Amino acid sequence: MLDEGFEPDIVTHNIMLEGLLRSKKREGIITGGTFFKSLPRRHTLPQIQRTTHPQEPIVGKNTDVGDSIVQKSGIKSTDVVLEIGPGTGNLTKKLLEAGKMVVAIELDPRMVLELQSRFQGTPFSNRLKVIQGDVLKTDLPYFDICVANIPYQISSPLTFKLLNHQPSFRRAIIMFQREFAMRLVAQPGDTLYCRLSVKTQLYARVSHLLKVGKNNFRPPPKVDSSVVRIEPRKPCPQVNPKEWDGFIRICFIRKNKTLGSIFRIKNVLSMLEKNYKTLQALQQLQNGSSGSRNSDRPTNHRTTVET
Ligand SMILES: C[S@@+](CC[C@H](N)C(=O)[O-])C[C@H]1O[C@@H](n2cnc3c(N)ncnc32)[C@H](O)[C@@H]1O
Repeated sequence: MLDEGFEPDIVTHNIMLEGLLRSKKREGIITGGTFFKSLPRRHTLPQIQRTTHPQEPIVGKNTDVGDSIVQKSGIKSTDVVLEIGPGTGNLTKKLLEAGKMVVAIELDPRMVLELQSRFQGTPFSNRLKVIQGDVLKTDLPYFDICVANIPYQISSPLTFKLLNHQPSFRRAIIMFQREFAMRLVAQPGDTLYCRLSVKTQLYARVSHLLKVGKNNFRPPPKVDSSVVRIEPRKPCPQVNPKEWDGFIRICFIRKNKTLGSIFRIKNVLSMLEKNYKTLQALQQLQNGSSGSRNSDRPTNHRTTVET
């Protein structure tokens, strides 16, 4: 299933917190006692002790995954990095080592607290800014590179939020569910080539970087993952997003049909004609109201295009 992801449920949270505990102990920041006292009620000691795989945070037992992500993101020492969903901060630490500044957007307030206390009093503290909130509802700050390991159900809205973001960034490195990733990078003729592929590839160059099997995670999710690189095209193509979206919808209206046969369907033709007339009328109105007679000038109007 495309949108099947895994939210950090109680077990996942426990595992993430335990990962944090171990790394904090290693760093000598806290003792186990203070850590357990500071846990929210949900994460009581017996629950943590019951966890079958206590070792690893959600990004996985394979720390090479984090290293590969950082390495492949090509972060420069002058870069501002946007991290989405930092969790307990294992990846955040690597990002702080590579870049100038990390802005981390995290939904879970308990994770935000853990993250802040993990880096408090370390040389990283003044180079980390943590924003608590839902990334989909947050105004994104300026950034050069985005790194995200997110719940898979927000893959699509997050991708389009990033693609719409201005000023444009250099690169995003994102972990997606494997099938979603393969649809993003699919080329014409591939079985998975779809509206998502066309829409994304209009605005960005997309490439598959890394396969991450489910066994890299504790607990293992039901699906495999992939890391994808998204590089916005510069300059951004000038299209009317609604017209473009309407056109692409028509192109993919019937599975296994050629474009030729789709554009011979009577309903499609009459819909296109109606849309064309609506857009022409709008353009004339707009040109009239701005006093311009140049009807060839591209317009930025918003209209409803039937599909
Ligand atoms: C899969 S975990 C990744 C944790 C960490 N980045 C790692 O690699 O170990 C996803 C994280 O995203 C956070 N998250 C979930 N939905 C979010 C949203 N809409 N906005 C921001 N963060 C979100 C979760 O609270 C969780 O910490």
